[in-house]
Amino acid sequence: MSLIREIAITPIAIVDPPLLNAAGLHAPYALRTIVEIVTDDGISGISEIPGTREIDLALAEARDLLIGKDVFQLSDIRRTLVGHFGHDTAAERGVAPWDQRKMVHIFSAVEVACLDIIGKIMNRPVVDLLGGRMRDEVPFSAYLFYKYEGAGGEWAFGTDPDATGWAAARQKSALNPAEIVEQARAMCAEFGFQSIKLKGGVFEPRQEVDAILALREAFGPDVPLRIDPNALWRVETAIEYGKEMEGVLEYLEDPVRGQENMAAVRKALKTPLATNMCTTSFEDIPRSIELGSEDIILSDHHFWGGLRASMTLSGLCDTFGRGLSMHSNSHLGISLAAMVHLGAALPEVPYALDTHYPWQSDEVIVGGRMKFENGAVKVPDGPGLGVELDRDALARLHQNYLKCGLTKRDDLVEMRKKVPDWEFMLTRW
Ligand SMILES: O=C([O-])C(=O)C[C@H](O)[C@@H](O)C(=O)[O-]
Ligand SMILES: [Mg+2]
Repeated sequence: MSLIREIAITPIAIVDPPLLNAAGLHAPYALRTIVEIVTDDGISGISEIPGTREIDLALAEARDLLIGKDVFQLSDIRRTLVGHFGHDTAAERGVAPWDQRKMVHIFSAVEVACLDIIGKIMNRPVVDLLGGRMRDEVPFSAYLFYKYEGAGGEWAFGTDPDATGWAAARQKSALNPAEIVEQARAMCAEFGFQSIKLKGGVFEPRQEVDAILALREAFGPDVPLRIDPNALWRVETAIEYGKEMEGVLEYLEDPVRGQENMAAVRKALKTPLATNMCTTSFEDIPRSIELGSEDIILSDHHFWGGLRASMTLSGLCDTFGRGLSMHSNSHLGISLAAMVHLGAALPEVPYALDTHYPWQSDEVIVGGRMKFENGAVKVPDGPGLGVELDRDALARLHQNYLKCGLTKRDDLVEMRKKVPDWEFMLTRW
């Protein structure tokens, strides 16, 4: 037995550039919450989740229920949390590209930190607790964004004149196909990515499809391409442009909103469809199978309730003929390490996983930023997650949180600072 003695919940704010998406614009800081669990025998485990004040408060409430629990009893821990907070409902996910449910985040935070501890006790990496290592390194995809010129944080919309290399390239604007190709070249040169995703839903589809065609021209047919308009297209729009990109895309991600609309597009196209918006929880699976709404589910351990739940999802995908890959959000190395352990344990990784990591410059782990080689990240050495908290960095990033005044992600509010009459739309084109 190894009993939970303390749970520290630290909200942090990390520098994030002005990236554009269907919901609006990234704020100069993205919020994350770092959770550290310490056991009665003094072993510490860590995790990272998207930060919102509401979830931080719920985590603090959960803390009282979890002190004294054995870190190995994850099912009991989950039952206790569900007993207190209830199951999330599909509606609580919200309509934004990201997920706003409470329980999945809380359990993910607790589970990953407990697995980190269990790994340390057993002297085994987390991947070995998920079924074992199927690969030593996990491939990631370049994740391109339309963006305004500028860096994030204190530079907000300004540029750091001393930046060099990718840090300088990352500051450039990307508002048309030529600038997107330039961004892709710089990102792939730095990280060695061999697949490319473009975050769409920003400009009218013609411009975004032209960006995909320009990427194909620049990188050739051997570099798989994806576009994700975050459900802003109508069914007819998705079919028209989907047909134009047939043979060019590896998959088309969430062109339209909802399982019914996705199923209608899927019937009309040969290109596989992927989602992190219409099939986003276990309760969505029956309808997904009934309708045939997508080919690939983009899992995310923060949104599906942890690493073991993501392994369960992988089994379901296998049973029902779905591919599985991974979604991301602005994040640091603790989340990346967890994603890599999960990616290494999955039976198959047919598609390079998403990561926002190249857009971030901060880090909260000892040793600084994690390394990519040929677009892949090696499973960290050492027991548990294999990464340790840098307490000075944590304190600094917590100060950022206190100073920046943000308490949740709101891309619409940020966008209105640039475009005052900006409106969120469920469907735009
Ligand atoms: O694949 C996705 O939908 C995402 O990566 C969602 C993110 O919230 C993305 O839109 C972002 O970072 O702006
Ligand atoms: Mg997506």
